[in-house]
Amino acid sequence: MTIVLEELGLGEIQSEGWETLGWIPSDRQLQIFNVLYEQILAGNQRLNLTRITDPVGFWEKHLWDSLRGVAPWLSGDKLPLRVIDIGTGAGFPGIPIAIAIPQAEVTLLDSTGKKIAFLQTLVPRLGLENAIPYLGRVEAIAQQSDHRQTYDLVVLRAVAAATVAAEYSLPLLKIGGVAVLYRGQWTPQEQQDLENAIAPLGGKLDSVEAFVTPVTESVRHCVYLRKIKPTPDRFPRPVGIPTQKPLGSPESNS
Ligand SMILES: C[S@@+](CC[C@H](N)C(=O)[O-])C[C@H]1O[C@@H](n2cnc3c(N)ncnc32)[C@H](O)[C@@H]1O
Repeated sequence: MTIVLEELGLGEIQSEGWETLGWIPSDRQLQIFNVLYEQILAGNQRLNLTRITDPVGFWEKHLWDSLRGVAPWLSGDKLPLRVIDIGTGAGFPGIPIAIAIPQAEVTLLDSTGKKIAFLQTLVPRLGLENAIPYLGRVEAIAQQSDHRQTYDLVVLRAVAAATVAAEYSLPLLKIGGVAVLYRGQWTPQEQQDLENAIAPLGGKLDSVEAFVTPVTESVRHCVYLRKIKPTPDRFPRPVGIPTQKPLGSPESNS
């Protein structure tokens, strides 16, 4: 374990930091995180994947932050878990989730061909058999029977406003499934708008967790939505409409 930690240049920070997740990676998982870091740095030479390239920043903002949202599942039971990361970009939070939760099958969805092409090369290099890059728009795939209402867990980070993220995620969830919206700041107004938007989608707000990241003490929130009823067929609305006319806004009724 120490070799990998030293390669990443994180020393003690990292081992203390993992403990804040209530979970410690195995040697094998640490090795894979290390390969992930190398591959992201290499990919960054050709593609604009991330601005965060220093080892501690990468660990905190890409590894720790990705896993903090799914902390309840890290040490939970080992039942199969169908997961989709909507707007995964360079694979966050979906790739760290696939590494940390081997019983999860993680679909990595993005609408940008170059990002998916990168992930199709990355996934085999990491030796991951439970991560599936998938090119598409969420508004389209959420209307397809092999995706709609088939996921236990949906994760979204830095993709859209919370009301839009709710419209993207709730149709994909099984009844009882959970969507995790990764947010920075979180305001009472956002919460009110979200609560208004999720009722017609068949969801309810389970909880909002506020926390700070372990190195830079940046403020983060994770918003957990639960699907309690089937989502009406008209959601999500056609491509582009959820962002143009977010649910809960006056224009969404026009
Ligand atoms: C800012 S990046 C965030 C990437 C990653 N989730 C992260 O936190 O590092 C947003 C990504 O969402 C994708 N995206 C935006 N709208 C989408 C949609 N409707 N369906 C699928 N992907 C979408 C974009 O192509 C982009 O790669």
